[in-house]
Amino acid sequence: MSTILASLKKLTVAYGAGQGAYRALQNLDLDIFKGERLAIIGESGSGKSTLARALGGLLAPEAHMSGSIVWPGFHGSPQAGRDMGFVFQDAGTSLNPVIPVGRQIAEVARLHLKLSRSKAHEHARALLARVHIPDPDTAMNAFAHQLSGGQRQRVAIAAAIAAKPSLLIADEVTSALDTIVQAQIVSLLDELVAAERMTLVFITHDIALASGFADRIAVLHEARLVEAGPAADLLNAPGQAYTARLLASHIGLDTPPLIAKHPP
Ligand SMILES: Nc1ncnc2c1ncn2[C@@H]1O[C@H](COP(=O)(O)OP(=O)(O)OP(=O)(O)O)[C@@H](O)[C@H]1O
Repeated sequence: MSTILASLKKLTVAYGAGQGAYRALQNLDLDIFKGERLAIIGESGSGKSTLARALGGLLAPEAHMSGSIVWPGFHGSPQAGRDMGFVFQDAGTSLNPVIPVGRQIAEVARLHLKLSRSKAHEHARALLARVHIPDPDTAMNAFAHQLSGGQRQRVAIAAAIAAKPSLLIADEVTSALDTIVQAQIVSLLDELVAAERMTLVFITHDIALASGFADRIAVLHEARLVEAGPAADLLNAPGQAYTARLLASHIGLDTPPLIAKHPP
């Protein structure tokens, strides 16, 4: 039986208070299973990033959350950065422009894994190699602006997994990249979650991208969960008219996935 990592019950998040409050998530019930690749798909404004931030305890101060998130897969609540890694759409916003990228990755390892300076440096270098950055020694001293968009996203992924988190949350990580680089980044995430036995929550508005490698898909629409289920079932026989419309508008049944499904 699958182990539940996180269980969301009647999760509601509203921005602002009183009459003007805007509900970005409403009564969301969802379980996240240990080791799965869960894609959260939905149109812009459906509440995907709000869900990611709620999971990480990173909601804006003006957000009011009700309902619950319990973490049977952790002893106590997981700590963002240590137990949960985050990668966002724009690596430029998560990477510091004036600190070499190697040092930024090493700092995460020093903070959370309590490594010495030299061990953290070694760990960062190994991570750059792990995310297939060419010439990791040179890349250690590079600044974010000296890297391509795809390489920056690889560095952001290296930083996100530096503390060996068991959950990785990837929020629209490929939206700013061209199609070929998108496929490479998705393929890298796929490889890493398998090798490191992480759970992946992959947030995207692109159902074609999700269809290639997600084990399960959850569909959000206007702050509500429309349906969630195994990717193959949901793609082949959507249970809700909205999912069917979303599928019809994004991919034909003969559209090949960007990457091959990982073997079981
Ligand atoms: N800090 C905030 N204050 C007020 N409203 C917010 C805030 N953050 C998000 N919202 C609103 O909540 C709704 C959901 O936003 P959210 O970013 O979660 O959606 P999304 O599905 O991730 O969209 P996108 O794909 O465009 O990022 C949107 O209408 C957005 O404008």
